[in-house]
Amino acid sequence: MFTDSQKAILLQTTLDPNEIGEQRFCELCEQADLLNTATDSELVAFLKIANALYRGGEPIISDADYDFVYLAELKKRQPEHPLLHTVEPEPAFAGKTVDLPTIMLSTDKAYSRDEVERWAGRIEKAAGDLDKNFAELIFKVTPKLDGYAAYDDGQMLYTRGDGRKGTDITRVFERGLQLADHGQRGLGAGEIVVSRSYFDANLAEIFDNARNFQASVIKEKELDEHAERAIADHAAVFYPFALLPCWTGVWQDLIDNFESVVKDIWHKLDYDVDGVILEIVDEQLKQVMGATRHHHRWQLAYKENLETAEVVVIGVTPQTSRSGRITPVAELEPVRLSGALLSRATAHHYKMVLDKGIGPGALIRLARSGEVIPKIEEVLRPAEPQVPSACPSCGHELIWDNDYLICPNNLECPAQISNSMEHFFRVLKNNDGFGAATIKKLYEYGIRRVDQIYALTAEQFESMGFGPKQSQNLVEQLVRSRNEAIEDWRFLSAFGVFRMGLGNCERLLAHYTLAEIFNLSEADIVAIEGFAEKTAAVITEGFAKIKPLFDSLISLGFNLTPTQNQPTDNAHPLAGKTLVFTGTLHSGSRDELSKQAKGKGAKVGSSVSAKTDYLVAGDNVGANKTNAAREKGVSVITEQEFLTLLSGEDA
Ligand SMILES: NC(=O)c1ccc[n+]([C@@H]2O[C@H](COP(=O)([O-])OP(=O)(O)OC[C@H]3O[C@@H](n4cnc5c(N)ncnc54)[C@H](O)[C@@H]3O)[C@@H](O)[C@H]2O)c1
Ligand SMILES: [Zn+2]
Repeated sequence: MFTDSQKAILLQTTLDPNEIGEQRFCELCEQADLLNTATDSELVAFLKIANALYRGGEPIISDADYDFVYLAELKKRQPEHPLLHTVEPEPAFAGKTVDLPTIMLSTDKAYSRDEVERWAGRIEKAAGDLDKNFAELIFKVTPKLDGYAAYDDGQMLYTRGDGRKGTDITRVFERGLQLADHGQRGLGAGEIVVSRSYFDANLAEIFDNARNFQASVIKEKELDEHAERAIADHAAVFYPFALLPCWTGVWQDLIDNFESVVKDIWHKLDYDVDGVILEIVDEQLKQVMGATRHHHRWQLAYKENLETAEVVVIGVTPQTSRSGRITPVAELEPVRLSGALLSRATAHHYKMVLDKGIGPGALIRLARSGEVIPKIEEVLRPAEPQVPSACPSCGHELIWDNDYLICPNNLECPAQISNSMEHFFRVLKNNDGFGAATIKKLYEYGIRRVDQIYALTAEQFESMGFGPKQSQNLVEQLVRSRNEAIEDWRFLSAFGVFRMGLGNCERLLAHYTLAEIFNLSEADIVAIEGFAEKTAAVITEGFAKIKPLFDSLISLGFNLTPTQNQPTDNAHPLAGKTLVFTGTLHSGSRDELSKQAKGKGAKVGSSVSAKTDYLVAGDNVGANKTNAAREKGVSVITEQEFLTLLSGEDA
């Protein structure tokens, strides 16, 4: 049963514990095995409540259970559920809700070296697109503090909130909270943390855990006496990420010494740390790689693997995806791993199946990684690889495209067509009933395009063998999917254009309306932050392909909510200006300052051109550089002048 303080946290939210019932909540919480009896809405309600309690400082289940049992179950049932693709919200803390100066995201997580290498592979690819030499790129590794995220813009301190709006908790500074490492204000994002040894010695008897204590520092209008003392003793501090101890170096050094680098950084501080953060420091590359709605693609949290198992492969089954890629799924002798019974695992691609020898009899190592179907970590004993030559769905001969096997028959392959139709309804999410089984039946009756589905009457559904009640319901769901308001970026993403997932759709539609996107040139797309040249070509091609279906569906009248353009204050002196930073800066890292400038509507470039408005010159900048900029008509300003502009005053 919930304690009084847990009830108080839930009162701060719009969540209704009765949606699931307190009794039922506790049952599911104590016996994860019961999870398979939970309905989808019970599961979602459970996760939302557990998350609110965790963020409110009263976690009710362990992080590992949250990630690997409960969240994993949602991933399995509804891979597109918003809970999985957005920042998990905090309950409202006391204080004013305000727009954050910059969006604060969660992190993508990796539990194996293999996943880290694949992340680096994506960076290498993005670097290649920009003609940058990957071997020279600098990586940075910092401890992943396990406290409360906050953002300090120099004037206010904000909680992370839902990633876009947070709470103004500047009061904690007014009550004496110091910055770690004698830092200055205004260094951007960081965490409120408490020294582990201090907690153990002075607070462990009063508070259940460090999170519980940290929450008390920001939660209440009135500070608890223990919190007051911890602040006065400098044991509770705000630690800006910019001041964290770090390892920096090139990829080869990082991966060659991975274990020792991770171990060293992980244990450098006397604060709770639940992993390390890996990121690249090249600003231009970061901009191009961009972010999903959940995390930055240029950043990765590496966490420790909890448990692994060794298991024998029975066979490898090919599966054709919506895009025609063939996914190798290894069927396994059933094995129990951290509470879950597993019988399948995926290999990344068929190149891996070939190279590593994955086939009947191979012995592999599995690890739970938060994925629904776990990935094969390592092949311990190879066997004859099992690789198909024909598409399991249409029988067409497969071709190799780099590491992937592809079915090129995208116009006729049943799996590709059905998966695309299913994808449409799943992404739209404002409808029920169009899962795999329904789509399969529709396909059998000659349905190939989503607009054909929208044209069906209840009688027609019935003639295909759906019951009268179900037929009526399907028609109602189609009507509902058109009437219920959805964001235009979600609608666009449902068409499944390669590289146009939810995040990229939202990014694009913050600049152009839906009606405009089909006339965009590659150059128009590249000009938007977060899109690379190569991607742009694929995207314009993809748009041309979906145009007929798109027009046909739009004419049915969906209830689309246009994407809000990024809120910018046009009167701000930096709005619409292009800046370039150079030299050593003192008030924050280049990244942080760029973010703040962008938050005011500025663009940040990596090199000076005639389009640049300001060159912000820190220390140690040669006269050649500033003179060359002036010759191009660029104003050269100091860091201090920049800060003045940032604060909204004209320099
Ligand atoms: N036990 C529960 O009931 C429960 C419920 C919800 C979430 N959780 C846990 O919360 C985690 C997910 O939370 P999240 O979305 O806050 O994401 P996250 O764990 O990925 O952390 C993202 C945050 O890391 C912080 N961070 C710390 N050190 C950093 C550094 N050196 N550089 C950059 N950022 C740094 C940033 O503030 C950022 O917001 C999961 O591990 C999950 O287990 C637990
Ligand atoms: Zn096929």
